[in-house]
Amino acid sequence: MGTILDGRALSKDLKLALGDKVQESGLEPKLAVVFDPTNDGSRLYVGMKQRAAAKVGIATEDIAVDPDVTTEAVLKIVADLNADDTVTGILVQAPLPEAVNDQEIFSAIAPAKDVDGLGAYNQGMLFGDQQGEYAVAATPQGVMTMLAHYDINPYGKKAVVVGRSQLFGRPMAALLNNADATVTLAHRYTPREMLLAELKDADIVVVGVGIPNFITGDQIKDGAVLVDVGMNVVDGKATGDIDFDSAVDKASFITPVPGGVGPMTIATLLENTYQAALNQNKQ
Ligand SMILES: Nc1nc2c(c(=O)[nH]1)N[C@@H](CN(C=O)c1ccc(C(=O)N[C@@H](CCC(=O)O)C(=O)O)cc1)CN2
Repeated sequence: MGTILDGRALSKDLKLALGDKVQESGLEPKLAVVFDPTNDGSRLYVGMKQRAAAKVGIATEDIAVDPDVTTEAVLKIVADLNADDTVTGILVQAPLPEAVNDQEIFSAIAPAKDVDGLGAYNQGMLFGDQQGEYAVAATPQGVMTMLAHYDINPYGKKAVVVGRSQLFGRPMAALLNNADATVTLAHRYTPREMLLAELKDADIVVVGVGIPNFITGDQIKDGAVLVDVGMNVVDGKATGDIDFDSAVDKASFITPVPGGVGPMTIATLLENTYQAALNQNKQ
């Protein structure tokens, strides 16, 4: 049976250490959270982020947008937050209402306050494998932290990332590439047979497509590392994109859902928020 990559336990340790760092720094980080309160998922995740932030000494401010809000109106909110010196981090919870262009909003956040690393500047730094301080999207960065914690080094490995969203797949592929894996980025237009052929040889598989049981144990190589970024609800229960029961005996390492990548996303966001406050204090 594969080793379970326990994101819940690791994130607890990271948050404890972060709470100490925030306290010792004397900083007062404040995270502004722009979100659509009519979206059930956003309400749930924003609530989880706020509670976790409070525990480590990071203040939060909610900005709930109306369902009929326009891109222009959200750009104005972001411009005001950029100019507010008491706000050290800005998070725009995706998705915003349909009429809003999320990517335009992410890129309007001042790079120093873009704690989710989703704006064009920070993504450009990541894709260029630049040195220096910049935030990386919380989910893929959390995956890398988890791999490092369990001594899983992507160097020289074949990695397959399934899903190419801005929040997960694109930055995940860039991080694995920067860590010297050979990376395939599969997506909804990848023919099924091509995906199955890629999976058969993959040492590391990271999947986030939002389809329960999209990947099953018979499709993966013996000893593969399996990371499940999927977050689906089936019969009222959180479920990933990997059929855990059929995959756990073939994998060398595997993340559960819940308790794997999700908690790491939140811990990483808080670390990025602290780091942003620290960087702004140095300027
Ligand atoms: N601006 C952003 N928007 C969104 C992001 C993001 O990183 N930045 N990610 C997702 C959702 N997400 C955080 O926002 C998130 C999803 C799930 C979890 C989590 O801890 N899940 C638990 C299970 C929860 C449950 O029981 O329902 C787990 O996996 O253990 C954290 C964060 C969308 N938007």
